[in-house]
Parts: sequence; structure tokens; C-alpha cells
Amino acid sequence: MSQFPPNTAIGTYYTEIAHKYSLTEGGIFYLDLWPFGPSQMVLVNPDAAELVTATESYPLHDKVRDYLTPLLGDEAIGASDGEKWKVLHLMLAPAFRPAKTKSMAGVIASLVRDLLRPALETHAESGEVFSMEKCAAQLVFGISSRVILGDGVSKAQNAQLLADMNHIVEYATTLALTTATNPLVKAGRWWRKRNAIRRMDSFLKSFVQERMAQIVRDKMGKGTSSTILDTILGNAQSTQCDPRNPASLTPEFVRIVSDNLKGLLLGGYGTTADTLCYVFIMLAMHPRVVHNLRTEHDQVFGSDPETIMQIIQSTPNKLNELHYTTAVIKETLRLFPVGFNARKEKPGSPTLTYKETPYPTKNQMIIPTIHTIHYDASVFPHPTKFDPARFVATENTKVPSPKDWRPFERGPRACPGRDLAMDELRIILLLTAREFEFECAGVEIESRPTTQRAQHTDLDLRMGGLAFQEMGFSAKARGGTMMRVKRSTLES
Ligand code: HEM
Repeated sequence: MSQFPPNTAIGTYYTEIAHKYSLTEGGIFYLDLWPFGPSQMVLVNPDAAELVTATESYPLHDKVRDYLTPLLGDEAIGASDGEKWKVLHLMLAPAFRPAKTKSMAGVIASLVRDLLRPALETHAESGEVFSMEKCAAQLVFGISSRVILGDGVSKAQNAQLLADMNHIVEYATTLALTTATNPLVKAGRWWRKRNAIRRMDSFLKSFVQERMAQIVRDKMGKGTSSTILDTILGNAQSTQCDPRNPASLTPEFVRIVSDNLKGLLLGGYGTTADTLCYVFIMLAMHPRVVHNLRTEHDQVFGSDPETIMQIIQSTPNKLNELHYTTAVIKETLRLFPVGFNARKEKPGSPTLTYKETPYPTKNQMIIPTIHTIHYDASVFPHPTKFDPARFVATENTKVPSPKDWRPFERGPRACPGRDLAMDELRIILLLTAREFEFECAGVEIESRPTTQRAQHTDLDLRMGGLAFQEMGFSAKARGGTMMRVKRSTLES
């Protein structure tokens, strides 16, 4: 533990254990944590991870459900399983179809222009150190709210939603921490979270009902709007309304939708904002990568910000031509995957057969370890090298297999918001990388001898504590991601 800064994210520990005891080759190992936690079956090979996620989808572990349900509600997809999960998946999946996601690109670009660029300009002018975590959170929450709920949320309501979301995240983080928290502090956070959830539930329920009334009043058809809520409600019109009063939704359905809106706001916020922080950190440390990014942006979209905005609005599919930009995001998510999931044994099947060997699954927390797979040299050669080119296909390079890169996990339960998150990040880079240059502040490079350092990485020699993600609702960059930004010297 002493190799790591406080509250290092759990995935890092599995990776360190796997490296220290040479466990990656075996593909699966067990950790007995009694009496502190459930016994764990750790899957450190992509083929082993596929068995419980893609080949079959094993049930969520009870601990995950018990952790998420009080935060998201009983009806949220992330905390559901079995038949209930299937119904929720059918309800949400149409809202995340690629065409729907791409139709939001113009709106996302406008929000980046209106929320992020002015903030970066102000910080560039002052030259002061600022928290990129806060900056990214404001932006990503603004995008999530707009994409999920639409433009009917006022500025004040958005500010309240963001404050409430932060109370929920703060409490969720306390539960996940590896160091003890003062019980009084914990109680205070619990109280704030409780009030935040009540406020959000009440707001979202009214919002859903009012929006449905408006859709019925304006006779909006299924495909008219691309917000996630409108897609859900458009599809629900025929099944969930009283035909004599088309604007009436059953209270049960309103609760299902509002729990899932909360889940989406929470699921899409920290994960994407934390990834954005790491993308900017990696750009700050790799000027050559910034140069390549700018070259690609110039080639595909040109260099004039107004023209770029127009192209995003008129031809959002052009974002798919940003191969290097996509590779930068993928490589960042490889080194710093923010998500985590845990499954349990499949009913009636007490073993998992991997490479013809049956492994017992009874009473195990089954963990496909994204972080450990991403740091395995046999899967990703020179794993601690930040090398976006490994994701760009050329005549001589083979890109990693989809089962090896798994920040959004795989199979039916893979993150439904993955395309949206990737588009958000592409657009943000397209609208900032040319004009701004980032610098990390306060990084203390690791100087202890090798024997006292972590074995699975040498990134700490370049990034200090930033090499080790911090435990939060998702695994995030440590210390608020303190940075400086300046205007690029390039002509735009
Ligand atoms: C970089 C950004 C993101 C990352 C790395 C990420 C990662 C993940 C991971 C690892 C899972 C768990 C999959 C599993 O249990 O097998 C997940 C689930 C989920 N994510 Fe994301 N996510 C991101 C952004 C988003 C966004 C933008 C949204 C929605 C707006 C979203 C909504 C969800 C939902 C609803 C689930 C639960 C799916 C289910 O249980 O079927 N995520 N995500």
C-alpha cells in the first residue's frame, strides 16, 4: 500500500498484485479478503473477462446493486438484472442509436464553445492554476443535461441539479474510499445526499410529466426530437398513457423514467469529465501528440473555429474521420480506465471454464479487471508508453482487438453511452487543442528507489501521483487536476 498515494482506485491494486506475483499469464486468480470483504475471483485476461461479460452476461454482484440502488433508485438500469434489466435496456437503447447520438453533435459543439472556451480563455489570461476537474465537470454536466433532458431546464435548475449530483458523488465516494472517514463527516454527507436525491427525484418526476404533456399537446412524433428523454417518451406514448388522457403517465412509469434519468446524469457525468481531465493531462505531457492532433484537425475540419462549428452541425459523421483524435482518447482510456464492474456466479453454474479448466465461482465476487488487462505487456506491448498510434490502423500495424480494450466493458451490459462520450471528447478536442496549451501544476515526480515503488508502472517517474487514479464514484485524476493553460502561439 505504501507505494501508492492515499485512496488509490481499486483497479490499480489488482494490477500491482498481478505484476508482483506474476499472475497475468494464468488469466484468473483469487483474493481472499475475509473478514474485510467478499472473496474475489479476478479475471486478468481478456478471454477470461469475455466469459462473464460478452460470451454470457453474469448477474451483477449484490454489493454493486446495494451500492448503486440507494443512489440511483430501484428502477435504474445500472442497478438492475434479469428480466427487469431487459425491459429497461429496451426502453433506453433507442435513445443511444448512433444516428441519435450524432444528431446531438451540433448542440454539444455549441456548449463547448459557450461553456469551456470562455473558461479556458479566462484562465489563460490570468495565468493562474485552476482545477480542470471543476471546469470539466461544469462542461460535461451541461452537455449531459442538454442531451438527456433537453433545453427546457433553466440555468438555475441546472445549477441545482449539478450541486445535487455533486452531493451524491461526494457520498458515493465516501463509501468507496480505502481510508477511514470521520463518522461525523460521513453522517453530514449522508444527510446532504438524502436531501439531494429527494430534490432531484421531485424535479425529474415533474419534468417528465410536463414534457410528456408537451409532446402530446404539440403532437410530436417519435423521431422529432433527439434528446434521450424525448426518445423514451416518444416510444412510450402508445403503451404507458391512459388513452382518455394522453398526457397521463402511470406513476410507476414516471418513477422508472426518473430513476433512469438520474442514472444517466450520474453515469455520464463523472466518467466523461474524469476522462477529459486525463486527456488534457496527457496532452500537457506529450507535445508531439498535440502536434499530430492539430495536423489531423486541420486536414479534416480546417482551422477556422466558425467553419469547424458549421461542419460539425451539418456533417456530424465527419467526426468519425478523426482517427488520430479517437486514438488519443482510446489510449488515455487504456491507461486510465474510469469504470469498474463486478459480477457473481450464474445460477446453476458453480464453475467458470477457462482454457479447459473449471474455476469455482460460488460466493465469489467476479471481477473482470479492465485496468490490469490494459497494463498487460502481452496484450499491449510497452503498456506504460502513451502511444496513441497503437490504435491507428496502417499497413504495418494491427490495432488491438476489441476484447482487449474495454473501458466501456463489453457484451449486452456494455456502457450504452460510449458513442456519446467518444463524440463529446472528440468535439472538445477539436475545439480546444488548436488554440490552447495545457500544463500540469504541482506534479511531484516519484524519486524513491525502484524497490519502494509500484512494480506495474513507471508512469510515476513522469507524472508523480497522477499515475495512480484516485478512488471516486469513478476512478479520477488526483487532487482536482490542477493545471495552467495558455493560448497557443499557432495562428488559427
Ligand atoms: C468516458 C465515459 C464513460 C465510461 C468510461 C463509461 C464506462 C462504463 C462502464 C465500465 C460501465 C459498466 C459496464 C458493465 O457493467 O459491464 C458503464 C455502464 C453504464 N454507463 Fe457508462 N461510461 C461512460 C459514459 C457514459 C455516458 C455518457 C452515459 C450516458 C449518458 C453512460 C451511461 C451508462 C449506463 C446507463 C450504464 C449501465 C448499463 C447497464 O447496466 O446496462 N455512461 N459505463
